[in-house]
Amino acid sequence: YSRYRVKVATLCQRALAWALRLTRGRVCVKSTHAFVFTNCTHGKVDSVLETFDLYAQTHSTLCIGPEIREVLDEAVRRVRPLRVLELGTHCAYSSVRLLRLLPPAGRLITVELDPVTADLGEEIILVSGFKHSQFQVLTCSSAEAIPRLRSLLGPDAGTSEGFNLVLMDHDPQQYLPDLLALEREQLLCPSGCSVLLIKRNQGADDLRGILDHIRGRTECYSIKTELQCVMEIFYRK
Ligand SMILES: C[S@@+](CC[C@H](N)C(=O)[O-])C[C@H]1O[C@@H](n2cnc3c(N)ncnc32)[C@H](O)[C@@H]1O
Repeated sequence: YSRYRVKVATLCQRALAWALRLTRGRVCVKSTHAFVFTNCTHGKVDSVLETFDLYAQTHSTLCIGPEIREVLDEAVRRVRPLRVLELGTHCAYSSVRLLRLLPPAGRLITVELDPVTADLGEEIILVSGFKHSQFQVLTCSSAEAIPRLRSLLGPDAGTSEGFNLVLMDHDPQQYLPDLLALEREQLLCPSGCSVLLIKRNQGADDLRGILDHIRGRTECYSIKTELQCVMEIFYRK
């Protein structure tokens, strides 16, 4: 009988959470930020991530989901990147997730088109305990950001350097033009760069252009992981 009660209670909780998400269906950056800012323990990165999760139980969010998180964490642990580029900061959930796994000298540049969102995202990164020496938020479109990146990588980063990891979760229409621009500007580390492409529109054929491009360049590209919600490609020149 008590097992039944637990099952019924769990089902009720799930139904309530589902109904709440449905009624609060629109993603709201300000509300996500306010919830996380108010309820997390400042300076504690795990608390920030847990508070995002708590918010997602009852509200719609654009934060990467569990399957993508696993792929991202695994990629960061494997690559141990010193320079990471993220396109699409949003509320900085994935920025914080990335930053917490970077080696001490690692640095993240994250790009967000919307100025209000960029400010709120930056605040969440600071609240998580990261310093400006570890990250930079650029408030502009990815297309505007890419030509500026070389100068931001620092004086020690010649053309032999570049990003070791790129996370694209902004506008799928921009994935191919941005990848081409990163190649053109020699911003993908020639000794190896993992590019994670998030697929938000799983039914759509968003990644066809990228796939065609990398299939024509097998000497530098390979597909490392292909899941429904994320693809990791590897670049080496
Ligand atoms: C799906 S959200 C990113 C979610 C984030 N990865 C996370 O897990 O928290 C996409 C973000 O990309 C931004 N964006 C869309 N197009 C962009 C572009 N061309 N350049 C830069 N940012 C863009 C949007 O404003 C939005 O905040």
